[in-house]
Amino acid sequence: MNDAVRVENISVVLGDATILDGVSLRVPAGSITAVIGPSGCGKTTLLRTIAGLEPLRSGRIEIGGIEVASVRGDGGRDVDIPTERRSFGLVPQEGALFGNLSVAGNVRFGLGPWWRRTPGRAARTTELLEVVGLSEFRGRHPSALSGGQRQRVALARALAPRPAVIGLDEPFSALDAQLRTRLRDHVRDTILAEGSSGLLVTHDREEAMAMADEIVVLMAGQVRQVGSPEEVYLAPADAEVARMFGEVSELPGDADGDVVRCSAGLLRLRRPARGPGTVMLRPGDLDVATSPDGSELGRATVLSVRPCGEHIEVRVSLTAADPARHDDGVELFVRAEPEWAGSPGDQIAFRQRRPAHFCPAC
Ligand SMILES: Nc1ncnc2c1ncn2[C@@H]1O[C@H](COP(=O)(O)OP(=O)(O)OP(=O)(O)O)[C@@H](O)[C@H]1O
Repeated sequence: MNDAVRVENISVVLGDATILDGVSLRVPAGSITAVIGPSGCGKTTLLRTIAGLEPLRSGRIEIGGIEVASVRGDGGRDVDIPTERRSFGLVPQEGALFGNLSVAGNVRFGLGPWWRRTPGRAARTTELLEVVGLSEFRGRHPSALSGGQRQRVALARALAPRPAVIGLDEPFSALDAQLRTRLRDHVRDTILAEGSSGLLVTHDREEAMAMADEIVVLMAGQVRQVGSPEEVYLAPADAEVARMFGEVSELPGDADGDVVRCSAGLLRLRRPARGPGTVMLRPGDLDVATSPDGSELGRATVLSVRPCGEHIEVRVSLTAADPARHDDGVELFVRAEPEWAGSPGDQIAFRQRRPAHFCPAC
């Protein structure tokens, strides 16, 4: 598959600080890649650099198969194609619409100087307003739109000149949770249906996992992990990445091939390992054993119960089978079926539901 964006080993220095340090990533054509990381890790700088708004210190960037920036450092000629000639549409935080232009005027503006002079521009504007479901608002000004509608205008404006890729900078951060969930699907479908690709930057793990085909974890200006949403969730590169993607119980363990011994018992591993390390248990790795079948790992006391729709997340404290093992009081998350009716104080048996992840170096 061709890449809509290819970023190779870029470094960016702003003032005295190195903000991006040897970052590489790709957005395969016809897909969405999400860059996730904590505040200040360099997400916005990355988007601005790809857009041509910040200079490279080193590395190279391709958009739609064309080299748009490179600093070689070997005496070769550097490349720096101006922003308006990069096939990159940016949807900034909170839309950043022109308040003095109507909805249609904002979208038309996105067509750029060349398109603005062509007869096709009216048809393209009408088509895009239909795509984002805002035809009836074409004459309104941004101040008379809801937050979600403003984001859809910003998306239409960015899509107008048919860019190879759309960059989305925390596009839903100002919206309420319900609207955010609905817009995610709409934005993903629209970008892909228009034949474009997406590079989403966000600090919201649910947003990244729901929208992206591939996730890049950025921390302190460096890439920590690249993988599918499932990989970064179930096989995080380290404890920090694990915590970023949700609840995790970290237990010291000793791996021996396909199994690891830890205070939760003898667990099967996703990948073989050997020696000491940390077992990273997600709530869905263990479940409540409602009828004994011999596969129970151990017993625990229920501390709290959290219904999550399709399942229940149960926080438990291990009950030591052998007091000499000092397992008493170790806390874990286990999963139960929605019809399970336990409550705090109950004694439960638990078993392994899927193989566990182990970090030798964590
Ligand atoms: N022009 C600048 N000069 C110097 N430092 C800057 C400049 N712009 C940004 N920075 C610094 O670069 C770092 C990364 O900023 P950036 O906005 O890219 O992070 P971010 O991950 O998008 O953060 P957030 O999620 O809070 O928006 C921050 O420490 C910021 O203070």
